[in-house]
This record gives sequence, C-alpha cells and structure tokens, in this order.
Amino acid sequence: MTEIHTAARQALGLMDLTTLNDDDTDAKVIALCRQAVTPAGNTAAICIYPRFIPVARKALRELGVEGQVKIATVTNFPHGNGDIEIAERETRAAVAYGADEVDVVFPYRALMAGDERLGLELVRACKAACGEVLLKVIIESGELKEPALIKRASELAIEGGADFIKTSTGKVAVNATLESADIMLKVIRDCGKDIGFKPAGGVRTAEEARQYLQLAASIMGSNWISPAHFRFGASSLLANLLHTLGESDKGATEGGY
Ligand SMILES: O=C[C@H](O)COP(=O)(O)O
Repeated sequence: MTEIHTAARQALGLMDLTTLNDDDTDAKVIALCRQAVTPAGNTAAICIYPRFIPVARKALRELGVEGQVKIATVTNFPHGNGDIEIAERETRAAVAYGADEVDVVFPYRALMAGDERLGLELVRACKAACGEVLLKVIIESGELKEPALIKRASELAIEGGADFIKTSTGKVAVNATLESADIMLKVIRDCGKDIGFKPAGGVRTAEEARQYLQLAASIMGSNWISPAHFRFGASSLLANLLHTLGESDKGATEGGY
C-alpha cells in the first residue's frame, strides 16, 4: 500500500463527516449517515446541526452503526458570540437531543479584544453542560490570525475543560492551515493533559489529510493518532479519500453536502 493509500484509509476513520448548511434537511442528513458507512470503513462521526440529531440517530440505528459512528453537533455556531448563558443552554439542549459530541465556538473576538476570562468561563460552562459528552472547542484560528492568539485560545480552551481543540468552523475566509495546526498541536503536547485535535474546514484531498497526519505524528508520535485524539472536520473530503482508495464514491459528492 502506498503512503497516500495508508493516509486515506486512516483519514477516513478519523473523519467527522459534516453537513452544516442552512438548507440542510432530514433527507440530506439521512444521506450523510449512509455515506458515513463505506466499503473502506466507517467515519468516526457525523457532524450536524442539533435539530437533526434525532433523525440521525434513527438512521444510524437502522444502518446498524449506532454508537460506532458518533453524532457530533455544534453550539455557539458559527458566530462565537460571548453570551455564556446562551452557549451553555444550547450545549445543554444538544446533549438532551442525544449528541455524543459537542463542538462549541470559542468567543474569539472577545479574546482579540483582550478578554481572556470570557472564553475560559464559556468553555467551563459548556463543559459542565456536557458532563461525559465530548467537548471540542473551535478557536477559529483563521480569524485569530496571530500565532500568540492561536496559542492563547488553545490554552484557555484546555484550561476550561475542552477534550479537543478544533481549528475552525469552516465558515470564515481562512480555515484549517498547517501553520495553525502546528501551534495547536504543540500546545497539546506541552499541556500535560490528554487533549485531542481537529483540523476543520477546507481539508478536501487525501494529500492534504496526509500532511496533517504527518505533522501530528511528528509532534505527538504516530501512536497518538486515533479517533480519541484526532479528527478531520470535513464536508467534501470523503469522495476524494474513496477515490484514492479505489472505492466507489457514489453519493459522496465533492462539496455536495
Ligand atoms: O467542521 C467542519 C467544517 O464545517 C467543514 O468545512 P468544509 O465544508 O470546508 O469541509
């Protein structure tokens, strides 16, 4: 197996297959659940808006993969506003709907304005709302821009109780980059806690996935990389991975979710 095949196979099992569009429907979410089950293995999770969690759970149950393909959702999304009470209530509601994992947007504009406390408190409140449910904190690295701010947001998210730190919503001009990934992975390496990493937004090819996996392996070691520690947030990566693996990509249309 070539290096790109190995990376594609690994990336498929690390993917949070995502649809977060304004025109999402039950039918589109059911189709996404079907696409998460492929001849080359299942994706780690699907990532959808909270209102679709019940329909996704039913679809995954009918596919025989409930509990194997996790249901991730988003809160405080994509704006990253600084109202702690709203973010906390949205997170509580997502958990009540049956989310396995919640991806919450860090109030990055407050941090850019010099307020470190707000983000820390918002993450703390959302972690308390999650209980045992996995919390991924989206720092929106492409808006923070400055390496020092990306580092600080990562540190604050981890201090607040994040289980994963995630680069981006996929809704801004600059999403995941290898440069932001390098900063965030080094924060994870140096923090002394068991924290995962999720590059998200704009990851579309097996070659791009390979580069993130190579970077993560160089900083954290290759044994660290598993769904417990690493996810790709992506809406259009699957088709390219299946194509690379020589599998049918029927249904996994590029950018079609
Ligand atoms: O978290 C995942 C992102 O929203 C997906 O972004 P993408 O559509 O660029 O793959």
